[in-house]
Amino acid sequence: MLELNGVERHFGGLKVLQGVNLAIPQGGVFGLIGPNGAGKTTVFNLITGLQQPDGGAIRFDGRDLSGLKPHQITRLGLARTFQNIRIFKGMSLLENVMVGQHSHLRYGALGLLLASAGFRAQEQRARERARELLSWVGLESQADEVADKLSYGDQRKLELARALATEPRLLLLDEPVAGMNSAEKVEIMAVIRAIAARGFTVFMIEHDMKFVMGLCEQIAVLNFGQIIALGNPEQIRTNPQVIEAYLGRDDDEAGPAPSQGERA
Ligand SMILES: Nc1ncnc2c1ncn2[C@@H]1O[C@H](COP(=O)(O)OP(=O)(O)OP(=O)(O)O)[C@@H](O)[C@H]1O
Repeated sequence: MLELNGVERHFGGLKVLQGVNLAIPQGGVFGLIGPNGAGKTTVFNLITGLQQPDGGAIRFDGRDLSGLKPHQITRLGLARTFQNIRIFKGMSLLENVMVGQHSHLRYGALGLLLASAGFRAQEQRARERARELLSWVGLESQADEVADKLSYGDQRKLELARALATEPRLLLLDEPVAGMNSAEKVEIMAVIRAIAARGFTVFMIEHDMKFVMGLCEQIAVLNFGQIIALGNPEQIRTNPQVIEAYLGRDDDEAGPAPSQGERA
């Protein structure tokens, strides 16, 4: 579904990605892990068009993404969430999700002015879909509340609902459980599993090994800008190169990973 071939990215003299090859198959949850600074977020930035590669190619369903702007890539069916929460805190949950639908709504300024029947019908469908997406992440009962009031874990769920609102086939999640407590992690794991079960393909970056190992069928490991391992959780857990890459760091109890400070 998504293919990276020989992808390069340099920042000045720093070769952040060097000949990265990756193939994300359709369906299921795929993980990308690696020590801090390995280049994981850069991979996501290149896929989503925030940055352009200095070499190599990225294809989504066979289509070359080079030169496309982020909103054009979103329209092709690829959405992402960010490491740092980016929701509109002054808006309701429903409005936050409806903003995500923007790229799919077809009304123009004139339609808006005339508030035509077609526009109203579309708006109504958008509203219903937004409520449905909020129910997927367990926030339906708070749909009309202001996002500001949400707990940290719920804000991340809202972000997920908003990313889904663009109707993606591939969903990129950048550290979905960063900063979450254990209970929140359990909840979000169930939510992501359910999303994958509905047919969405999920590609995520995550430091929390227990989470990655519990959720992903396939995991790729990035170290100093190169893929050093690819396999199922057990293969990754026991791979000597992976263990070596993480040596000298604080290991997570469930495997080789830098520890992330959990909130109480
Ligand atoms: N815009 C930029 N300009 C210069 N250097 C950059 C830029 N973006 C990233 N880098 C460098 O590229 C390297 C990889 O960064 P990246 O954020 O992709 O790593 P990461 O694996 O996502 O790290 P983390 O796990 O800490 O989020 C780092 O050394 C970083 O300092």
